[in-house]
Amino acid sequence: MSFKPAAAPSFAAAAQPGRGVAWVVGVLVAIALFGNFYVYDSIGPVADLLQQQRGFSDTQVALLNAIYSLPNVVLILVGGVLVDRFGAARMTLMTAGICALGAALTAFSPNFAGMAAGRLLYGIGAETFNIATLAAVADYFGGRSLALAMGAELAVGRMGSYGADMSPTWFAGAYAQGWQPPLVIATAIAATSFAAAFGYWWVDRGPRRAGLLPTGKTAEKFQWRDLLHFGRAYWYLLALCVLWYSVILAFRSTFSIKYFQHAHGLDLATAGEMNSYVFLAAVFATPAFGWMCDRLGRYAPFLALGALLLPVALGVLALTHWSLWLSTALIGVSFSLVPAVMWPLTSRLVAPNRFGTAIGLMWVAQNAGISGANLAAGWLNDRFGAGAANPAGYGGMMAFFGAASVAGCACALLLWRTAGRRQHELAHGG
Ligand SMILES: N[C@@H](Cc1c[nH]cn1)C(=O)NCC(=O)O
Repeated sequence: MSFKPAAAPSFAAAAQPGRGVAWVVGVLVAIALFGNFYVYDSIGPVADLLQQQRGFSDTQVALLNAIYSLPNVVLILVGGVLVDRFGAARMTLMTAGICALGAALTAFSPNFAGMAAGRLLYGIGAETFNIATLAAVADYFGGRSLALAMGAELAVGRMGSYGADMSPTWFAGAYAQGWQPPLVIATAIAATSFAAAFGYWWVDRGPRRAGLLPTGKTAEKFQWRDLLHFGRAYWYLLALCVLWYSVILAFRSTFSIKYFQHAHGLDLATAGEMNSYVFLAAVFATPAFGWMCDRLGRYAPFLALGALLLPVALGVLALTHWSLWLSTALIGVSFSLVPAVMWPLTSRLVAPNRFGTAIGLMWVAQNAGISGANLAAGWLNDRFGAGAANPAGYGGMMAFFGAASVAGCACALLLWRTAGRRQHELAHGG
């Protein structure tokens, strides 16, 4: 089994936009992604404040992130098809606008229902936005250091996540005033993301009109039976995507800061900083790992290593009193390695005009997983009375995350065994 689809129309081989334009687009998309990831991760740092000042339960906090994922269980497949049909630039612009509105609604709503509606709206825009940005990179960098380019884009996105975690330190004054000012800051950052998306749409009109990019005409009509034509390797990749992201995002983006505060005795700023190092590591390591994969032409073994490090890190965190630095470093490597390999690998597994659809399908399942994992973790914490007075109550959540991450690792090993041997990976020419 080859990693390259048999009949993939290759845009890499055809004329491409110039390097200069590609770089301008790369920078604008990166800025847009920075803002988007900042808003995505803006709930974790205010979780404790929302509980103290507004009396939210863990289940309600979890719902603010779960509701981001819920609509995407259906919508993102449509979003992927829309990206293939209308092009990455138009969809990036449209969805960045929806995200900015969602962020504003979250920040300015007087009650839980309004905040949840804001996160819902943000989620509706954000996941299709993320697909569109990956497609943008594939459009402009396909065939030339794609893994490095995707890694670099994700790295800037991770800077947004890092910024959100560091915000209690950077914007201590805002946090001192309560839960709302930090979310207003997130809204301003979402507006910047929209401005960058507008710039990308503007620049993209030239190359698109010149026929240098895939157009809606090349996007084939979506057929359910096409999904059956994705090979077995794709399905293992999808299962790993669901399990690994469910754990890493439900833990890192929702509960880890609270967990560090309550189970490891850190204050809010230190807990946010500790969490942020995972994202900071990813800023540098994701493009470096992408570059390494481009050079070595090997993917599956690195994916398996990245997937293995997650359960190891969770075990260290939950079962030992070893320094938090160790688990943070292990999760940091996992968080850098898995995405650095997963998305370029997906783009090699499917035809360019099916890329949006393939990612859409992965993210349908991923969002169902993330949503379920957030709700399950929140429920387990409430059920076992997890909190500052009962740190042992977090045991159920940690066991749940541990089991899911072990299952993810098994999928990565199956992928390696099925389609990731050197001879398979060399089949596409590295
Ligand atoms: N579907 C997204 C989820 C996400 C993560 N951070 C913000 N949104 C995704 O998988 N993005 C790619 C990634 O590696 O984060």
